[in-house]
Amino acid sequence: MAPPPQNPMQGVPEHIRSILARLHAESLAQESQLNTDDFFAGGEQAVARRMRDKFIALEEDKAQYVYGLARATGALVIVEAGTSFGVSTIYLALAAAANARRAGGGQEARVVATEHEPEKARRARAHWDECGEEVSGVIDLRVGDLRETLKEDLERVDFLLLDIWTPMALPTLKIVQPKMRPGAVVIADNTIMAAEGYADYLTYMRSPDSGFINMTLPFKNGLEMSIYCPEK
Ligand SMILES: C[S@@+](CC[C@H](N)C(=O)[O-])C[C@H]1O[C@@H](n2cnc3c(N)ncnc32)[C@H](O)[C@@H]1O
Repeated sequence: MAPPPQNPMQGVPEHIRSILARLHAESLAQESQLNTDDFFAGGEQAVARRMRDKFIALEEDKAQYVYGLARATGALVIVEAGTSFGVSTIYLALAAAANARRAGGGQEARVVATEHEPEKARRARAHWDECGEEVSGVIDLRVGDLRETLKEDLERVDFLLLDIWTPMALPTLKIVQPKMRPGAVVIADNTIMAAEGYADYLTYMRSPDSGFINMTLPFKNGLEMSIYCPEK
């Protein structure tokens, strides 16, 4: 007899799972209309302009993995670099909220989400409201350039998701790293496909004295997992 299907989102309310399925389908439909130039040609500003009305959501399997990893590590304070319409944020919020419930004792869950484009931020909020208080209630959305918005009010970060244009990966990491607790996890998307764009980030993270251990996970286009293990 075949075993039951895998269940990475076991326990998540059905209405949130169906919102996630719908949003992933919308994102994939948009992406099927895009080509490589849309993602890379013309520099940062041009890419941002073309992506202003696009989801470009983290793929479902990666998002489910991130959810499981955040649950496994008990992450309560999570930073998301690149929120767009808020799909991956839903997974992060579900994980942080579940971890806070399990920890008990009034532990607070917080997902610091970041988005440059006000219209994208508005759409993200609408998706979170549709999920309900369990999701919307733990998200602290900061609208604007994250190089500014992450400077304040950030403590004891357990988990950082880098799902952002590659030139922003290292600057973001350098803002967040001083706030990370030992054992904090950093996930960066598409590190095989966009290895050139990530060159400065990967060189920094993989240098022998970085304090991070690093591994590329075999998801489509690569998913870099780094764990902050400073000597002291
Ligand atoms: C790949 S998308 C994020 C997708 C999202 N994580 C998801 O799974 O739904 C990257 C987002 O980063 C935003 N972004 C790019 N540069 C930024 C910056 N400097 N500050 C804040 N947001 C930025 C873009 O507007 C874009 O919406």
